Amino acid sequence: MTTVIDGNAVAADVREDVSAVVDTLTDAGVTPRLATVLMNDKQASETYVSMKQRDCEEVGIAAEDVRLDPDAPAEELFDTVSDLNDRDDVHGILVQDPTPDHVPDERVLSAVSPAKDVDGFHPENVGRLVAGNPRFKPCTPHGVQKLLESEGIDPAGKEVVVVGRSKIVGKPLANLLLQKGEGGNATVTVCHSRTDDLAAHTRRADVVVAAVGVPGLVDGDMLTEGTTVIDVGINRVDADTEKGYRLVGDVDFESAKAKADAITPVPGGVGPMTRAMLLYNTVKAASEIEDVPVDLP
Ligand SMILES: NC(=O)C1=CN([C@@H]2O[C@H](COP(=O)(O)OP(=O)(O)OC[C@H]3O[C@@H](n4cnc5c(N)ncnc54)[C@H](OP(=O)(O)O)[C@@H]3O)[C@@H](O)[C@H]2O)C=CC1
Ligand SMILES: Nc1nc(=O)c2c([nH]1)NC[C@@H]1CN(c3ccc(C(=O)N[C@@H](CCC(=O)O)C(=O)O)cc3)C=[N+]21
Repeated sequence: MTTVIDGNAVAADVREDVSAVVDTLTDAGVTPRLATVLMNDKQASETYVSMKQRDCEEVGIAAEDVRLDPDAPAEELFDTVSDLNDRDDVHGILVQDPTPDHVPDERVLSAVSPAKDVDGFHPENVGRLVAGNPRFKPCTPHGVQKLLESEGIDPAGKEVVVVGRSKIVGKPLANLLLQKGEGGNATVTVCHSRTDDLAAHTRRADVVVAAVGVPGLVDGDMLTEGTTVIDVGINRVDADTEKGYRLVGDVDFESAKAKADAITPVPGGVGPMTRAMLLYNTVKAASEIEDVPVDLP
């Protein structure tokens, strides 16, 4: 029988741990606070940011929802982030990706103070991750690691094939899985659009992680019996449905499930974990900035 990994349930467990940490911080007189900055008018981004705000409320993190006009000059974003960097009551800052084309991505990534960079995208934090001493583990990769752990799947010694090499998912995940220590020690292959014969790689894998943005790219034919399949993809298809869209991953769920030992669904897989690990990073930031020791599993 194939296990369908319940990301909502694992995320709820993480939120419970985070809630306990919030209590410790509150007892010490610290209210952890996250600021999200949204500078685009995409409906998906608006949905995610609203969900992040609601998650914060649920665990007792104060949340601030900053919205900027997508047509505003880039300096408005940088001034906003700079003000948030300077504020003592703000511990975590997230600039929702994507930002408009006239805002240079590299500057966005460097703008957030490394101590408040709960995405883990600042070059200093990326450097620390690669060097093996992460400050913040980026939320989606950390969520994938927790999902594997929740299933009792130890990546150590296993062939893990990550499809996708983005800054936000593929690269940081490959680095996390490669680290010495718990949740790491995997033999990692990173595939991308220039990879020859993707299926030859995925068929060899014990664990396949798809983070591509192409609906159904990885199907059952590309997998060997017994593989663990983690589907990071979130794609909106079927614009003509009542809701206006249907969510699908980068994995063709039914054919992959027929081969897999364990598989994550979309929705209800990695997505909720990304949001849960953001809460985790926010209390970690508050604990470190305010110098209040906490227990973070
Ligand atoms: N669940 C969650 O919490 C999150 C989900 N996502 C979702 O994950 C997916 C990936 O996002 P993100 O990493 O930001 O995407 P990017 O578009 O930044 O990166 C996509 C990667 O996939 C590679 N790729 C594209 N086409 C192919 C192909 N045919 N074969 C092999 N590789 C290919 C690209 O290669 P190349 O580098 O050569 O261009 C690139 O490395 C999206 O669906 C996104 O919505 C993203 C973040 C969080
Ligand atoms: N600075 C920054 N950090 C991010 O972490 C970041 C970002 N920008 N830009 C966009 C991507 C995407 N992302 C998701 C988060 C949660 C769900 C999620 O909760 N998904 C639910 C369903 C969502 C729905 O119903 O639409 C699920 O899969 O079950 C999905 C995707 C974070 N991202």
